Amino acid sequence: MSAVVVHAMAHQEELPLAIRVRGLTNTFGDQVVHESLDMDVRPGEIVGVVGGSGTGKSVLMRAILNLRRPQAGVIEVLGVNALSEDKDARLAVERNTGVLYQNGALFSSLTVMENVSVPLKEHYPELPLDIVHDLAMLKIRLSGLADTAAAKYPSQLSGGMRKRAGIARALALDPALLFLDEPTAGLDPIGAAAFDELIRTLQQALGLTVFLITHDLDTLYTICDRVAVLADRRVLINAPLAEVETFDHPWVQEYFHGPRGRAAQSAQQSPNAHAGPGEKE
Ligand SMILES: Nc1ncnc2c1ncn2[C@@H]1O[C@H](COP(=O)(O)OP(=O)(O)OP(=O)(O)O)[C@@H](O)[C@H]1O
Repeated sequence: MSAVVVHAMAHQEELPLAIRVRGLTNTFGDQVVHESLDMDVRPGEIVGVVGGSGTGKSVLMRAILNLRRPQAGVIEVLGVNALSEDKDARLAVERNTGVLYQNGALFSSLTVMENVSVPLKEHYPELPLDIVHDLAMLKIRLSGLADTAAAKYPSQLSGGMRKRAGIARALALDPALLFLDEPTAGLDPIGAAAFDELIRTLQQALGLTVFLITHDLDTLYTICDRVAVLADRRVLINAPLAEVETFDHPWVQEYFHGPRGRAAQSAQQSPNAHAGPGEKE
């Protein structure tokens, strides 16, 4: 291992965590979704969060984003207490986190340009409108949409374009962290591969930390630095994929070594994996 790599790794260890979760408990009535859950996300990595249906992936994301108050636990985002009642702390977390919900969750009565402008106007009401427009257009282009998409309404876009518009809006405030809830769900394989590529490109170009909930094995194999597995009310393992694949747990073995897991693995090993056209939707 070169001295540069050793230095870089040592440096990364010293950086404060992007997300730190300790002792998180989430319940709904009698149902315990998380119990004393711990999770770390390091800055600059893409973490894929997987787990069976109902294991609490979305609830975990909502708790980190302070959209749901847990019964117990500590959550820090970039060193700030994300559960704080303090207005400045909440604002700091809000400005540093961009979210892409399933289906983009755009306002249907607003154009793409207006949708992307919403967070800018809300957080920086003093910004002149021409600057808001230029910033929003920059994000629309960054998300891989053509300029002509800016004037369109969500109903006039394809599913993939809506997701790209959702990414543009998530990036509006230049957040350090990007949260994605099943970003490739509903996309055809070529569209999904192109979207994975977009996430990786944006992460590298903007130095983002990405928290990504997915069921898509191709996404895990293609772009995730780490995989966090939710099961038994906690994060079972949070490690590079090679390590997770060998983890001794029935769900993990079924997921990674079932037919779909094997297919995704061999696609990744093939030299032409995901060599589809870098198409724009
Ligand atoms: N607002 C709520 N009220 C009651 N129960 C809820 C609420 N939100 C989530 N739950 C329950 O918490 C559990 C975890 O839900 P969550 O949506 O986080 O699962 P998930 O891992 O994201 O599942 P999937 O992969 O199917 O999307 C589920 O049993 C769900 O029914």
